[in-house]
Amino acid sequence: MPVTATAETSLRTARGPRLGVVHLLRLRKRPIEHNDFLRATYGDVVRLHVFGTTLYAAYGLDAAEQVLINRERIFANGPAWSHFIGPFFRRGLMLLDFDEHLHHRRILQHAFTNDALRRYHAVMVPHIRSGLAAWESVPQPRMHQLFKELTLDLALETFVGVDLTRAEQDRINQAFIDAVRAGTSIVRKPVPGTPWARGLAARKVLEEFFFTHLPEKRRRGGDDLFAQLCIARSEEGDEFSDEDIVNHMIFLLMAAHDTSTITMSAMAYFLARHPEWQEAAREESIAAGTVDYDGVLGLDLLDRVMKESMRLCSPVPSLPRVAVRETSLNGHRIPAGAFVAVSPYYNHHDPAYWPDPTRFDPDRFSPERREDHSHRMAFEPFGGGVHKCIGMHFAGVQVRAIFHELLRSYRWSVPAGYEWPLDLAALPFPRDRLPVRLERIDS
Ligand code: HEM
Repeated sequence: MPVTATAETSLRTARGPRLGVVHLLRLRKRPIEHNDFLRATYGDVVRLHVFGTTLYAAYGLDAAEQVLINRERIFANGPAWSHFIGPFFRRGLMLLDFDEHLHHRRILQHAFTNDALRRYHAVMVPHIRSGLAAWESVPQPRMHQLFKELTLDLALETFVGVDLTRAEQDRINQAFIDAVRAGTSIVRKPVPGTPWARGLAARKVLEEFFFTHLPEKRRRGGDDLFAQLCIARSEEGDEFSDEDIVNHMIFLLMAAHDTSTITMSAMAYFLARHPEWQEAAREESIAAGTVDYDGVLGLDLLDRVMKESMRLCSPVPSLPRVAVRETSLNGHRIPAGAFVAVSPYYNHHDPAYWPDPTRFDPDRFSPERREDHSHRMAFEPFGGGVHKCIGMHFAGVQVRAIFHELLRSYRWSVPAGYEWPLDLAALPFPRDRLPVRLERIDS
């Protein structure tokens, strides 16, 4: 609700720790415990200082609903996300706001219809099979690394659909990796040798690449995402300009890649820690055999494993916004221009909605329990409201298609008592890349 003269007087001013950086480090190490501490000490909105910026952390599902559903159009994505990734992923869908965002989203939606997903699935399956077959000869497999390589290769097939030499593929992959890394650079100016400077150079490489292939893509079409963006039209017949297509392609590659990789790493980690669940999921996949698109979506246990893994390890742990007008949140005044963040990672561990929240229990999502239905915002790994992930169904199909093949081809394990060293500085990833023992099986 916008702040009114009468409401203003009753609003509190958010407080927070004086030493933001110290708290930030604690937040990275033990995010749940430290957020619990901050919430208990300072209340439901905490003021933090992050990279020279004041940020209001808003706790709880009602605040998440207010920010993400954003009925009053107060919270903007562009200025918030641009602060972190703007120079490298500018004018990607997630960085647009309000009417312009809706306009682009309507056109983009046409690349994510059921029929389009069906075609992406058909393109990706042979590449999943050949990619996984090569894992057998990897001497010291690290699942996170393997998923990362596999999803990058798949992205080139399903997203870009251009035949490239291995050297060209590596060049594009490297540019893409540099653009993603740049967002976490401590130096945030183009100082030579810094990730920031490499990110800017990478952005140029990616732009050149897509602009070069665009005319041919427009002419020949195809089943890949790049071709779909060329033919996508809104209901009113609007289409994307060349610049729009290039901007969206670069952003989509990024949005799809690390998020799917961490989702699969989390699934692999929890299934290694809980072999009984791994065996149950394997039984389901073996019984299903070779499946088509509908068959992949029918793998219920795998679906629950994916959801529970994303609950425990939300691939996008925090969703930032900037308030374009002064407003109130959880009874606290939020000034115009302030950064606000809601955290799916934190909210997914709230015992009020998720009993025994640290326990890996895929059956929370079974029809009898549906703990995710306890609040509209209880389960938000893909965000919510107008910016809710446009690729969530794509991700669901891809991740499940990979795990279906993986479970039928390999058994994997970690030593007893192993706990992954999760880095939560930006998007989560295991610092050791999740080393496992991988055993080939014949199903
Ligand atoms: C498991 C994998 C994925 C997760 C967990 C995930 C998560 C998210 C989240 C949380 C948001 C909302 C960000 C915000 O509100 O600020 C988002 C937005 C978005 N995601 Fe995903 N994502 C995944 C996969 C994908 C894939 C595969 C694609 C594309 C093929 C994709 C494309 C996008 C786009 C374009 C947006 C911006 C939507 C908008 O602003 O309207 N994502 N994603």
